Amino acid sequence: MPHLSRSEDVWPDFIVFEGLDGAGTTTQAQRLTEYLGREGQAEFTCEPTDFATGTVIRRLLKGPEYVRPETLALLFAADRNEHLFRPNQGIKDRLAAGHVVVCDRYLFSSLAYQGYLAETGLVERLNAGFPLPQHLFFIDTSLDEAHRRISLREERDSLETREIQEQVALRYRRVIRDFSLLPPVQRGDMKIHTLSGDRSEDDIFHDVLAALSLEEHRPEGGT
Ligand SMILES: Nc1ncnc2c1ncn2[C@@H]1O[C@H](COP(=O)(O)OP(=O)(O)O)[C@@H](O)[C@H]1O
Ligand SMILES: Cc1cn([C@H]2C[C@H](O)[C@@H](COP(=O)(O)OP(=O)(O)O)O2)c(=O)[nH]c1=O
Repeated sequence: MPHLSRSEDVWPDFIVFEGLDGAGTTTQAQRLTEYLGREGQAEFTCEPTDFATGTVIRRLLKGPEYVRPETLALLFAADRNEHLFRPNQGIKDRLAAGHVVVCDRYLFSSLAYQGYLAETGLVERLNAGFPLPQHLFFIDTSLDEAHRRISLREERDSLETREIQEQVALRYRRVIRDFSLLPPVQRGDMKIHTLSGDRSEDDIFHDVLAALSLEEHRPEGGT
């Protein structure tokens, strides 16, 4: 059972998408940001970030230099700290300014990927103090479908091997289940939505909106 944040650490209007590489999280997170942007102020963001901390991680994931999995776990946590708390640009200040923040990957990625590749206790400790989102979407895409999608990409990173993805898929499901089973005092009011990812983008997005009690926009000019 992961060692988790306390209930007061759930941040309203903070929405996170998680899933395997190729699951479709970027597609859905961007679509939701665009949808919400028509109603008010919404911002898309992602981890690893585009800050210097995230840039170092992306470079290391492309290889060829060896880096210890525990070092990567520390770097992801450092990048997350910057992502959350950097003055003005960080998620905290963007929420305070009235934006809804939609984030592609967050600490659940560390629990799934580094939880498998590095020492699990270290990964849990590094991430225990970070706030939880109000909504967590887990896009549960089969290994075969996710693999089919990433094999169409030109560039692959070192975590996108079949063996790692298989183990990460198991971890993700366990992490999501453990969070779901937590008493409200620890999970706070974080809402967890697991959506099957082996469907069309439209079908998945329909469920995203339904989970947020939002209505589908009618096409321009529609009645
Ligand atoms: N539901 C879907 N069905 C088919 N292809 C999809 C779907 N969602 C995304 N894709 C495509 O799969 C690839 C990976 O999607 P992406 O959203 O970047 O995944 P992730 O960010 O989870 O790695 C992209 O080419 C995207 O257009
Ligand atoms: C945020 C995060 C990402 N990752 C991994 C997942 C991805 O394989 C990789 C890069 O993330 P991402 O940018 O989502 O991948 P892509 O550019 O292929 O869409 O980093 C972790 O291992 N731990 C983490 O905490």
